Amino acid sequence: MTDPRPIDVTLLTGFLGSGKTTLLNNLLRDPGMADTAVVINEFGDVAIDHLLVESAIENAVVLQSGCICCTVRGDLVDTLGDLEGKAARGELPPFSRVVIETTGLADPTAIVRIFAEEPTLAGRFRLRAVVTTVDAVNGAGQLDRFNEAGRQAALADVMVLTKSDLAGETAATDLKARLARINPGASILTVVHGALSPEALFAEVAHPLADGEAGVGRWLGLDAFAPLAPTPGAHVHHGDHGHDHGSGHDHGHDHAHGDHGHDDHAHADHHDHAAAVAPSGIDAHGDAPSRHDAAISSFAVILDDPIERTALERWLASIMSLRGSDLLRMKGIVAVRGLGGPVVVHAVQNVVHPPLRLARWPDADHRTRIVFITQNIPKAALQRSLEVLAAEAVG
Ligand SMILES: Nc1nc2c(ncn2[C@@H]2O[C@H](COP(=O)(O)OP(=O)(O)OP(=O)(O)O)[C@@H](O)[C@H]2O)c(=O)[nH]1
Repeated sequence: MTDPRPIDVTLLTGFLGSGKTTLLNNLLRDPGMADTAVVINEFGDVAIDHLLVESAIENAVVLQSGCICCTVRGDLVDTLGDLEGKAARGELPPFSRVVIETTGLADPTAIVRIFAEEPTLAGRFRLRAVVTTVDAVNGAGQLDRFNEAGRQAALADVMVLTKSDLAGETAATDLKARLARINPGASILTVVHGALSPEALFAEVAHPLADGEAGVGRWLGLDAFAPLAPTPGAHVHHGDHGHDHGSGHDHGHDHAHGDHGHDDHAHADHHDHAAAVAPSGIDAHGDAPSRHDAAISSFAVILDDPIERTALERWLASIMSLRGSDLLRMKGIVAVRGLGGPVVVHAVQNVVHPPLRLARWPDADHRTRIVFITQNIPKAALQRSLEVLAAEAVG
């Protein structure tokens, strides 16, 4: 109540055995984490991970629930409320940050959804970033075999590549390049045995609300996408990886993405926990071709002309209801007619965060810029829908 700022929440996710607990333990040893409360979600019957979180941290809470999709919303809301109450009463040290570790959870979107949609959390807690650990030994195999692995990578704001000491330099470099192709806007940190400082981790995380206009450009990760120079006369620009990746990023964008991928492992958003029981010994050096991440495309769309607010709302609602689960990630700033600053749009699969108005543009470029990571949605389809929108506003 007394704190006007919502508390930042970081979601720590990643495949089974990819090094989440190791990373968290190391972070918690750092005095810079003193003001952090930790919530550990245990998927499955036996809560083990909290035993492995060695820190004497007092405000570590274990949320044990069977299927996160079904039960965790109430539990998580109650847990955060409890932490807040205990800190206010002096029963726990005060905290200004929360880290939620999801254990063995195939699809962390359920938690993203809670923060986007739960009214009782609004203004108190906000999801600041998704940090995804990717195992350098098994990560490539997981991307080959499990659709969820690519979706987790797409969801991340920061990817932490673990176990590069075991994988060898070439495998780690190749995997890094592959992850960067899936999610060009995310930073990728290479971390061995969890050795990462909270400062280094949280420095990678920008949020349009927490950091104001200055954070927007970094949050969008536009540098990593296609060239964004104005093209006179054109209303929509787009670029796909493999053409020109601009500069300033060391991600290895050396492949063209097609919109041609096939995914014969289609599955529902919820209740598919296959990836949660991924065998830990998948051979990263196997030659299985990846149809999963071949189906994932990332691209940026730019509109020169402002659009009407109602048209934007209609567009958001329609793409989400039609293809939300294949729209892995959308982040953008939109020029809305009549507004001085941009509207920030953000969606993770079919979870749409409430659009957010900024008072000012982050830079001199006042065009709508939206970056997408999609699975089996052709770039042309999204581009066309935005062109229609822009034409509507102009007309
Ligand atoms: N060699 C090496 N081992 C690591 C590294 N990071 C983690 N490990 C080991 O990998 C194993 C799994 O790590 P955890 O931190 O338990 O992974 P997790 O993601 O929390 O696992 P779950 O909670 O079961 O999903 C442990 O034996 C760690 O010691 C690393 O960078 N290098």
